[in-house]
Amino acid sequence: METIAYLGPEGTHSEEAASRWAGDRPMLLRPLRSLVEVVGAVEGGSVDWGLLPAENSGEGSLGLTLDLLAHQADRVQICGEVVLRIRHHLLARPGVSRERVTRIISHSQALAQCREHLARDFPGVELVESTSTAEAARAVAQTGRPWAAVGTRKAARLHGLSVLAEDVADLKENATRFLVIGRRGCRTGPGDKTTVLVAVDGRRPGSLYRLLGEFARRGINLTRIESRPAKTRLGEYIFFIDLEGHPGEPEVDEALAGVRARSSFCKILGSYPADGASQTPRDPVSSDLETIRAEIDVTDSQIVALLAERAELARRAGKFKDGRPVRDPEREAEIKERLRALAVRKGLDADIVTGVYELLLPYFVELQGGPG
Ligand SMILES: O=C(O)C(=O)C[C@]1(C(=O)O)C=C[C@@H](O)C=C1
Repeated sequence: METIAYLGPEGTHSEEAASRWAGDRPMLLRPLRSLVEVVGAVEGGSVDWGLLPAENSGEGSLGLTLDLLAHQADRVQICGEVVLRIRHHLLARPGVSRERVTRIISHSQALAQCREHLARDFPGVELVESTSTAEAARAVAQTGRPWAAVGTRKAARLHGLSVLAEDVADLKENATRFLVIGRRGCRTGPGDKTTVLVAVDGRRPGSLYRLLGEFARRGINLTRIESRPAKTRLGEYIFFIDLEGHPGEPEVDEALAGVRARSSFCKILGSYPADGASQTPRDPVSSDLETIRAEIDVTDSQIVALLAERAELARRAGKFKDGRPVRDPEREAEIKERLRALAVRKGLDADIVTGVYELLLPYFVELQGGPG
């Protein structure tokens, strides 16, 4: 039987997410003490899958999960996601009343998600972090003191605690997105998302803009962009990009090729079925002239910016000519032939596109001090 590791002990939200992901499949659920151990178990092959909390509707990203994916989990891929509504309850030993509570224990994320509620209803009560919500419930059950834990109903049941206050999270729509990792990729299909990790040269103006343009130009919707420190030096970042679609789709393959060319580092962390989220239709049709014109303006600016990059590349090519003629008709013919085929694939008039290049190429030759 397959096994999935999660942040334990039994009774955590992670356990609930793991069993939601398993669904009807027979699956052993293995509680571990930390997310580092979860990643290690998947990488080492002692379990098939691992569950990592990735982001919360109120608190945002879980830095540790993103850092593990970026810097540690070299041999794993993201294979799935689970979005779970998170209900936090205040748990205490039977007989302990609200007024007597002197300390509230829980995982740092759970305490953060209940911050306002606890400050309002339990002013002055000490908040103490534990490794998980279920671990907090266990500690509360074992002490003789009037402590309480923020945790799940299952943790209350497992440790013989009562629910002192229901739904103590600040947000009504408190939800966490978990990622499932494994050593091999999943099947890909319609409704999939893909997570990509990229680094761009932050010193070049517009480098992130141009990289994201690879997706925008092809109507690929990005559902999330998150930056994290690159851990090289202050001011350098890596970006996690979630997109709708998966490699193998021509548009996505083209966009990813463009992203690779524009980034200093690019790694596909995995493709997986989106949980519940409805797919945004590709290429949404803009509904009024003003919006369409705004999009045309953005596209034109991109074309000019790309031409400037193209000119710079031609100038650099010129430096390698070493006295040879600048103009290379064979290379020019090759370029035009490739673009002719691309134009046809894109449904454009191939003569128009090659005609544009017949105008441009002499200019690029001139930039190199041609005609050579
Ligand atoms: O590839 C080269 O050798 C270049 O100099 C670049 C370039 C170009 O702009 O693409 C410019 C002039 C040559 O005739 C062919 C190509």
